[in-house]
Amino acid sequence: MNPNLHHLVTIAQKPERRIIGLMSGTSLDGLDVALCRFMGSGTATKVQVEQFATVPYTEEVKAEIRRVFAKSQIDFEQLCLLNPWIGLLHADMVLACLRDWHLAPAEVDCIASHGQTVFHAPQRQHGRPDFPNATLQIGDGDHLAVRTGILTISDFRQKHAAAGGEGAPLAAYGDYLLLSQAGEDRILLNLGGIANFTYLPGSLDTAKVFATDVGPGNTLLDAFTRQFFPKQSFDTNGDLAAQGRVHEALLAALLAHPFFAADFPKTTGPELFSKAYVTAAQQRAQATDLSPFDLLATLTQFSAEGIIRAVERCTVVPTAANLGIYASGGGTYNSLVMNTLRKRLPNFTFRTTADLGINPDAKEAVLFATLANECLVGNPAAEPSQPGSPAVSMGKISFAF
Ligand SMILES: Nc1ncnc2c1ncn2[C@@H]1O[C@H](COP(=O)(O)OP(=O)(O)OP(=O)(O)O)[C@@H](O)[C@H]1O
Ligand SMILES: CC(=O)N[C@H]1[C@@H]2OC[C@@H](O2)[C@@H](O)[C@@H]1O[C@H](C)C(=O)O
Repeated sequence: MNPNLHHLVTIAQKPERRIIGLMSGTSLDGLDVALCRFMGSGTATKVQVEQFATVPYTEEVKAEIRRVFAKSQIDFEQLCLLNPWIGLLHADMVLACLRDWHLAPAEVDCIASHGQTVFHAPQRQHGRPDFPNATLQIGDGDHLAVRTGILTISDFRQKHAAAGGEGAPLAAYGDYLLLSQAGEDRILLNLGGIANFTYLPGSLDTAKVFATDVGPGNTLLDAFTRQFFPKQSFDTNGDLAAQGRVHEALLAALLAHPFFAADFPKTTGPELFSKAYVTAAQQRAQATDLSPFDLLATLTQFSAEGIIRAVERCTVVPTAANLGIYASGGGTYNSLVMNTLRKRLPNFTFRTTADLGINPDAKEAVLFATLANECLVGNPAAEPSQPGSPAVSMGKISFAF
């Protein structure tokens, strides 16, 4: 037998596994690195997050990725070069974390790498009937594996798309396995560049579990903050937006897109919710001369409104008193967004995933570590499919040698 296969079987048969989950999301703020210890699989999964760090991207790294990020027309050579370059960059970031944590690569069983999404094109968005749902994450897994010496599982989204999904959100899998609670209906709300949530019924009825994107989270706020206040990469705490007033006609124009009326589950990205989208809405609403503060106030309300409408529209979500919304992602630090949500959704108790034992900044990295654990030890045939979440193993295995 190829010794690599033997190594793979050995890892899969261990009573406990150390898996490093890696996530670099649409905000391009950095790489989230979560060192997790797993026992069991499926609904018997137990995870302990031993270490967590966000390794920030330098401005140079952000600029290199932005040359292709969410763009329909790009320099193809740049894309080709970025694929291994990001794999090596992430590998070096993992090795630096391991040094900080006083661990040797040999003490880690596996890396679970999401990669960098550079384009997301569900069919609803690309509109070409002969082409399937498509999504592209780069940062090659073989480069990660060879540079670190650690077996790497990567490129999780393709199997989801191949099995009929849109390649996202994958949060439903980890949320269901790790965070469901009998007797409590839960919404796991992720406020990243794009906002998405998972609904977990207290009945544990998997036919009702689903995850969906709901619209922009921070992506537009970040883009316009950078444009108007070049020294800032985001609107800290929502302080800039808090100085402005919401332009109601622009807000209505922003919310007019059919994405908001489409059925759940659905996905989107910065390809749609871009600066060009906002500019076109400003023209329709005759709001082209707004102050930066008023524009940020309106965009912040737009993000909150997309979430509020989705939660309210979601017919399977009861408005019972035992319904908790557990937030995660960088947007939880935006008090303006969070206060708006609390005010407009008074029937819901707001907490963060910290109350469930998972650092809100680490949640997505832990999700990909969980998917890798399932790829190694899980049995997809034993897991029930959920709406939009086919029961499949996800991820591609890269041997280190
Ligand atoms: N103190 C803060 N105040 C306001 N916003 C903040 C703060 N800290 C972080 N953020 C926001 O959170 C973003 C990063 O969030 P996060 O890392 O969850 O996104 P992501 O994982 O890249 O996105 P996605 O989940 O869509 O892939 C920043 O770009 C910023 O907009
Ligand atoms: C294509 C892609 O990278 N989608 C991300 C993005 O960021 C948030 C939202 O849009 C979500 O659908 C997804 O990530 C999370 C981790 C998911 O798949 O659940």
